[in-house]
Amino acid sequence: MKIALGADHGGVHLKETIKTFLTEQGFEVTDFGTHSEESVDYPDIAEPVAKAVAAGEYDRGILICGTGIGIGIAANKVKGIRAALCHDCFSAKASREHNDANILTMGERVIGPGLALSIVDIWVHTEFSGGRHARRVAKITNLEV
Ligand SMILES: O=C(CO)[C@H](O)[C@H](O)COP(=O)(O)O
Repeated sequence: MKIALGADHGGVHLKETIKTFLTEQGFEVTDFGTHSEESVDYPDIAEPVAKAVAAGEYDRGILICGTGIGIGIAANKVKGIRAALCHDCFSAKASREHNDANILTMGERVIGPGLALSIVDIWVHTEFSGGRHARRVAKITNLEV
């Protein structure tokens, strides 16, 4: 699985932790930055990651900022993106099974690395359930202009 990874300065450390974790598991990870604690604007990171996922260049994306909120709002502006903010394992599983989320967002200022990696592990290994959920996801797609 090819995964696009990105973070602003508020999420750069968790991004590095996730990159190591996924790479060691054999995932093909591309790091879209940022690479330091120097302040950057999270939409500037969300945009290339979201567009690359929407274009099919990557199977999924993971975006980190301080809260996970802003970078997810920005990613969801890109057609075809279903970014889900998940800070617990139940939501991470449901975001894949029910919502077919193609981007996971989290906040480095919200959760610790242990829980974050458990969430990532569940999220990358859970498939979309389809069925009634496919009908609902199709209705989300129909909302896109
Ligand atoms: O969480 C975020 C967006 O939702 C950002 O990481 C946060 O707003 C950055 O704040 P600051 O510039 O004060 O470091």
